[in-house]
Amino acid sequence: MAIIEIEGVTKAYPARKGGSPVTAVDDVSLSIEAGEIVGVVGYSGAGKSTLVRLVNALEPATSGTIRVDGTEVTGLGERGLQKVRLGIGMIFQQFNLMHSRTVYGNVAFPLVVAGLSRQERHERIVELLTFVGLAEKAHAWPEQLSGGQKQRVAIARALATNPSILLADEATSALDPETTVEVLDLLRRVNDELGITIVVITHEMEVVKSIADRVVVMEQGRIVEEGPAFDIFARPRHEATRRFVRTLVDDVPDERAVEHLRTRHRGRLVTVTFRDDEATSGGSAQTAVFAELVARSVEFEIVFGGMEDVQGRAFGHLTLELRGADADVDAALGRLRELVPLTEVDPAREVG
Ligand SMILES: Nc1ncnc2c1ncn2[C@@H]1O[C@H](COP(=O)(O)OP(=O)(O)OP(=O)(O)O)[C@@H](O)[C@H]1O
Repeated sequence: MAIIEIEGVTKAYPARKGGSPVTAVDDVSLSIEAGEIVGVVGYSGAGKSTLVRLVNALEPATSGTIRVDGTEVTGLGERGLQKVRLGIGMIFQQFNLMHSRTVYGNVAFPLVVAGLSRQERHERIVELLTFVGLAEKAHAWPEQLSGGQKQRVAIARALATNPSILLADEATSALDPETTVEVLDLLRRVNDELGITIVVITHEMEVVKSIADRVVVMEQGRIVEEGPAFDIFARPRHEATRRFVRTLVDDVPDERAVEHLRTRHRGRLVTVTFRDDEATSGGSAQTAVFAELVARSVEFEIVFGGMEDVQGRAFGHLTLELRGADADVDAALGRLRELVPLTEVDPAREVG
């Protein structure tokens, strides 16, 4: 069942002083299933935050329809909007904690607004802080916490009213890599154990790789590509997606990288692409490729690229230097082309 349905949604902002009007979200359609973790990726200005604000009913769409948990958000009155917002938790890059309240007070806040009694609040707060692993920090002040701890408090607060959706807007962008992993692990537990649908907005492919089931790529207000996480990484089609994937794993070396490689490697250079879902009959594609080279007496060395793991499946691009008799290398390449996608790097170059 779709829990968020966005159909043909556009959000246009009038011109700011001296500027021109901006279409921040441009005819976007997207359906998110209950229980999914969806990563929305895009560079600054792509319209990700605007899309989230529309879903969260913080701003009205210019046109199109948005349904959250079956309720059409567009056209709702303030009371209806508040109800929709109660079903959506939100976390941000800067945590947005109230500094004049303790951890306990921050988590209590939405529960006070929701009208829970003191005793009910207390039980819920203890439960939430235990879930995020901060029960012992209940009486600490936000400034006494690390970034990761602050985000965990923010997550506890966002979950207080039992939302069915959690929107995370660059929630790990201010954190170091280790703390990022911690927070992403917690988000995965929120999804697994509480069944909450999560939309993660980010410009970091590392984040998407480690948590998203499905990935949506935005550019200039539009969705330019979407698909299961593995497909997005292993078979990016749009140039924007390719650029994002390249931030995580190198593909064909560019001119500068080739120049650098040539200072040490004189043989034929080829980049081969491996995808775990394309295993050949005799085993993995890697095994088949390397066996072919060995059988043809072609020496090889991996000189560039790497492999990554997305949802338990490997993919990547390895640039190999091949050395051997021309005829053997040519014959091996002919066979390799049947096995895997292969690009010869600087084929025009005279090799000696
Ligand atoms: N209230 C507003 N008034 C006018 N223009 C806006 C407003 N909010 C956003 N925009 C513009 O809409 C476009 C999309 O912005 P948005 O913040 O949604 O992008 P983003 O992908 O989330 O980027 P970032 O990560 O930098 O926030 C940008 O060009 C931005 O300047």
